[in-house]
Formats: sequence, structure tokens, C-alpha cells
Amino acid sequence: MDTAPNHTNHVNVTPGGSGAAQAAHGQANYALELKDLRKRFGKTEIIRGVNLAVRAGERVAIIGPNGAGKSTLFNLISGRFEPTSGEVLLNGHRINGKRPFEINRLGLSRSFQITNIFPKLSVFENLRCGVLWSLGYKYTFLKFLANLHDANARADALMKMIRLDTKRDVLAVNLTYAEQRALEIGITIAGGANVILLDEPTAGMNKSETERFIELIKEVTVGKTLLTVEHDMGVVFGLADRIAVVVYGEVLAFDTPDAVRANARVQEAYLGSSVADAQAEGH
Ligand SMILES: Nc1ncnc2c1ncn2[C@@H]1O[C@H](COP(=O)(O)OP(=O)(O)OP(=O)(O)O)[C@@H](O)[C@H]1O
Repeated sequence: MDTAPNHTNHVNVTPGGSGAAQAAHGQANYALELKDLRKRFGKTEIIRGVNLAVRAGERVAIIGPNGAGKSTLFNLISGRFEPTSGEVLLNGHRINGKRPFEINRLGLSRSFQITNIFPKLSVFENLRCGVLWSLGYKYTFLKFLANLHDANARADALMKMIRLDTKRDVLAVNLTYAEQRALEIGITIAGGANVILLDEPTAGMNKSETERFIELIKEVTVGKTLLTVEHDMGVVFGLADRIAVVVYGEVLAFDTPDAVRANARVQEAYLGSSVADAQAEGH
């Protein structure tokens, strides 16, 4: 559990608009907090009392063996699953029990790998959809028209950030895999959420694509809070300020990469061979 009483990181204004105000009042020390979070499927408790406090602006990687509960944690945070007990706080507000779209509008955005992408829409159109949807104008045509100009400008800016401006009118289906993943990140950040969840963002990429992509993720999430679920230790150590090691539904360690690497319990439970592999690959 993090014990840092305060931090100076900037909290972005979210579509919900509450982050900056809370920071100003000193109420929200953390962008995301999990408090004694538990999830049971039938008789089996899969998440077994997780406590985690993520500072605003921090990049956190969640690692752990297969079946440890990493995806379940993401599903609890993003509202896909409701916890059996415990709390999830976003910018100091309790969000468990809320639906995924409500949580999204409160400033948390999750990538679903490439499934957020509309394959038959262009890069620009995909990004504009992301901007408009997150603002809640999906079904309000007059508002849609009024805000189209702003949405176009925001989509253009996002396109440059993710380096797809030369592919503006290319249909998403015709992009390379790495470009589709970049577009996915663009859509994920389109609404200005200040907490971003990425599920194995570099999965399926080769080494040089992965290295470029880590840099891209760092750039586009500056000032935001980032949580990733990750198996690739090169990505973990290249991206994360802190690492949460989840083993059998519990957080075994939550610390800096160096401290996690040196943690004997983590070595024993999980990390030994993975770190050795990553070091052998030159990470
Ligand atoms: N909807 C569900 N119903 C029942 N059991 C589930 C459900 N979702 C996950 N589980 C179980 O919870 C456990 C943790 O699964 P989870 O997918 O969260 O692990 P993970 O750490 O993300 O694994 P991996 O690294 O393999 O993706 C597994 O035993 C899984 O079978």
C-alpha cells in the first residue's frame, strides 16, 4: 500500500471536470485507489483483498502469472465487473457499481486492444468518433453539429500525436497492425480521460515496433495516470514507474522496478525467470 501523503503531479481536467477541483482542495491524493477489493466467481475468490493506491501521473504495470487475476482487476476498475466487496476510487470518488460508460465519462478510459476500432472508417473518422462519444454527443444531433468543429480539431491533434497524420483518410482495416494499435491508443485518449488502462499494449509487435511504441505511449500519456497489464518484461521495465505484482489474487509487491526486481518474494513467486529472459534479450 502506498503511504505517500501528498504529491505534486498535475491532475488533468476530465470530461467529468472534477479532477482539478479536487486536487485544488487537496482531497484526491490518488488518481486511482483500490481498497480491500474482492471478487468472487461462484465459490472461488479470485481477487482477495487488493489494496493499491496510484498517484496521479504515475505509470503502473500490473504483472503476475497466468490466472493471477490481472484482467479481473482491470474489469473491476473499468466497471465491467462489480466487486463482491471493497472500493474503487477514481480521483477520490467511489466508482464501483457505476457502468463502464459512466466511469469513462468520469475520466477513466480503457483500451480493448483493436476492438474499439471501426475497420471501415478512416483514421480521422475513428478518432473523431472517439472524441464525440466520450463527450456524450452520440445521440444528440444538434449538439453533435455544434461541437463538430472542436471535435475535428481534436481529432487532427490526436492524429499527429499518434503519428498517423499521413494516413488520415486510410480505412482502419488497411493499416498495419502496429498502426492499428496506435489508433487504438488514440481512441483511448481521445476523450481526455486522466486515467488510462492499457491491456498488453505491445502484444503482437516485434522488438523495434515495441520500442517505438513504448516511446509513443510515454509521450501521449504525459500528465496522465497509466495502468497496463503486461507480460513482456522489456515493456514493464521500460514503461513503469512502479510495478504491482499480483499473485493468486493478491498484491505481492507494489514498488519501483529496481525494488521489485530485487524482491526475494517476487523472485520466488514469479519474476526470476522472466527477468532473466528480459536481461538475456538486452532489456
Ligand atoms: N467471468 C468469470 N467467471 C468465472 N471465472 C473467471 C471469470 N473471469 C476470470 N475468471 C477466473 O479468474 C481467474 C483469474 O483470471 P484473469 O483472467 O483475471 O487472470 P490473468 O492474471 O489476467 O491471467 P492471464 O495472464 O492468463 O490473462 C482465472 O482462474 C479465471 O478462470
